[in-house]
Amino acid sequence: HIPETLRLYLTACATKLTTYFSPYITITIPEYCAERFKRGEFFLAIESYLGHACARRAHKLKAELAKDSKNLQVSVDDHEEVMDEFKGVTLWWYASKQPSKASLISFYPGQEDKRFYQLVFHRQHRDLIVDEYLPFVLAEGRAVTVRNRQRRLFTNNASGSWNSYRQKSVWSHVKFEHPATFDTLAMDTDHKESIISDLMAFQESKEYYAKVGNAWKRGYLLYGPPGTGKSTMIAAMANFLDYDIYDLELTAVKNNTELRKLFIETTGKSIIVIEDIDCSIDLTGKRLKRDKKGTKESDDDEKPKLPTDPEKDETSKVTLSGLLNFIDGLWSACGGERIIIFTTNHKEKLDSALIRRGRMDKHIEMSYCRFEGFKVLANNYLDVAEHELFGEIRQLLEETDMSPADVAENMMPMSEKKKRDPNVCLAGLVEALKKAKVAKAKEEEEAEAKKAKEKHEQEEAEAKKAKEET
Ligand SMILES: Nc1ncnc2c1ncn2[C@@H]1O[C@H](COP(=O)(O)OP(=O)(O)OP(=O)(O)O)[C@@H](O)[C@H]1O
Repeated sequence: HIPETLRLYLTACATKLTTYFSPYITITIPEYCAERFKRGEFFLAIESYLGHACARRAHKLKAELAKDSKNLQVSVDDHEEVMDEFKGVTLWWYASKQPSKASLISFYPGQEDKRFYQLVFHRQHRDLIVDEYLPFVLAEGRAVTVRNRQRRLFTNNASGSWNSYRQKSVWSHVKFEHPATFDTLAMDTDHKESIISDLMAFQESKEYYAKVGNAWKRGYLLYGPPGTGKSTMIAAMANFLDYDIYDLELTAVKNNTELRKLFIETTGKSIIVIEDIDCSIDLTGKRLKRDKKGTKESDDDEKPKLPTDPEKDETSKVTLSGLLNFIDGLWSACGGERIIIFTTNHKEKLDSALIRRGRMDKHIEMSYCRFEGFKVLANNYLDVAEHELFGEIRQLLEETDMSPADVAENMMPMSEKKKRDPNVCLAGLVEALKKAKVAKAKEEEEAEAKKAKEKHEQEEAEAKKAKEET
């Protein structure tokens, strides 16, 4: 029965009065803020943080399988209070909601009630809470969300897909569930360790990159023969870092403009992969020129031609300079925490501008299977750590080049599906290695013979020429 204006006035007075006498401060964080159709990032971070750090102390919880989350998300239920402690200071969180007026149509999708969190603390801790605690909650909450999220494998396709805001997206995605880890990856232990520590250093270097004024990104070049585990390594890296993967198919990209758009749409904490880079783009570098100062690459193809709209130029393709800009252009700094990986079977074919340090910071060679790698595979596939054939296998692996994919294949013959007997599988591998050794010796012999024949022919031609001259 009280008119709205009077009610608001009385509420304001009551708040003033309580604030005057109460030593506590309240901060309210609404679910939907400036961007009305999007849940506030801070609200979501608090939800994750409280669910992770304080939920055990709450009496009423709720559990839901949130969008893009791989685990059940437990959070504090509405109208519930939880206590938290930070640097010896006690504070209280309230989860609450304000029922919407039934007569109003809600602007918030699926959210008729306006939910919010309230944080209450003593006013003497104001600076600590605002300057340290709230940023801490934001960072912790974000980290929990990242750990919980369902990771995704994105691919760029010509048709594109529709995102939730009904805009055409250049990436489409599926769940990323590759099981590879560094433990299951067959390679030299020291080499593996050095890659793991490089990744860890990158992940922890946010401040360092900011300090030196560089975008928080790192480039890896994975090179080696087919079947040596380049794709497996990428999956292991993504699992190790908890990152999404963007598998960029360059041949499906119309032009440099589209490439830029693709890059801008990638999010942080992701690995952008271009596989078989030597097959995807003209890497001769012929079209690559230096400008007068010699500091910046430019490309004739980049100069505006008539018609100048690159979007409409269906025939144009991604150029080397477009790719270089893609790696170190300004847009690579948006969001940060990205890893770019190129893979190739032929490192020697790549233009040096593309793989110089700073662009591809670490070159990782994936090589044929040697004994250390083999032991990992034997453990993975056969659960065997020691075997009498290991000595012979070690010797043969030193003398022959067999890819880990082939070694793995020999240890998992399809006919042996019912029972993978280590004795049979390892004996099969020995046979395969012996065959490969013979084939390699034969190949070398033939190459040697061919060389000798060519030399002989050359000598004969020279002798004939000398004879004619005299
Ligand atoms: N180093 C490795 N450790 C463990 N498994 C491996 C390794 N290398 C290859 N494999 C096995 O062989 C299969 C093929 O390997 P992968 O696709 O990673 O090789 P690649 O180097 O990317 O090959 P390509 O150059 O042909 O794309 C994988 O599914 C995996 O089972």
